Amino acid sequence: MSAGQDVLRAEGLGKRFGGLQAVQDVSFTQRRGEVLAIIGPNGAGKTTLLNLLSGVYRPSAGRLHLLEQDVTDSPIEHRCHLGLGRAFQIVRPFPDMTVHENVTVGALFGTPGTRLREAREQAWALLELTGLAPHAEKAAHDLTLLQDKRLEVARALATRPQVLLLDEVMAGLRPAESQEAVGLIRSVRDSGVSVLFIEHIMPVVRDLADRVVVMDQGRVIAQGTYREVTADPQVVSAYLGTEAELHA
Ligand SMILES: Nc1ncnc2c1ncn2[C@@H]1O[C@H](COP(=O)(O)OP(=O)(O)OP(=O)(O)O)[C@@H](O)[C@H]1O
Repeated sequence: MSAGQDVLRAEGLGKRFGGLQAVQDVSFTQRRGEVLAIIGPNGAGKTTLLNLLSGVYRPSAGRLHLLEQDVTDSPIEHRCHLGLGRAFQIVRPFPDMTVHENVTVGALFGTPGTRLREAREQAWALLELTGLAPHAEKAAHDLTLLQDKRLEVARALATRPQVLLLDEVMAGLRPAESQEAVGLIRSVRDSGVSVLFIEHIMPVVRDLADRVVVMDQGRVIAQGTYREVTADPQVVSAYLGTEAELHA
């Protein structure tokens, strides 16, 4: 695929839980190399959308293309092998294994046929990229919250994704730590991975996102640059009365 093509393309995605339409008619594209933020007030449907993208849920309507392939009905593993990675808000490493071992496991299972030596070398490179190299031999349960998040990103990258989905990785971090996490995501982008992230912290969205998709009540209400969407009256009104500060 040449540079500039879409890595993700959602067309009219919908997800219904019984009588509740959690996601409705969501369409957007993500270009290769782009950092795309999904924002919106609580209950807007962001996590459900991420679950549709990663394959945790099948959509009730619409189509999804990943790297120009229709993956609407594909299971998680198939999307992972095509090039989709995901890091979770709740960090789940193997607690008694070392940091290096945790990433090695990701590399071994993320790409079938990877040899142990190759996986160990790849893990070292990812620990360098994510700033975890000095902690490689620590047990995962001894890491700080920020280091845990670095580890989760390293493990997701070990599956060699072309697109990485991040679900509120900044949650629980102090402001100075969020700035470090912003640096981490920039490093991931600079390594050639397209990043799609859900985030509540607006300064982080402003600093990171090339483009922002705003959801409210399951629908996309605006798309554009951070500046464009935060000036949109519909977006301002969706955030009125919420705890999130729209203008950082
Ligand atoms: N598995 C489920 N079963 C039933 N309803 C669900 C399920 N998951 C989400 N919902 C509902 O769908 C709507 C959208 O939820 P979702 O978690 O996607 O929103 P969100 O934008 O991620 O919210 P937040 O910012 O609070 O995490 C909510 O009304 C939620 O209660």
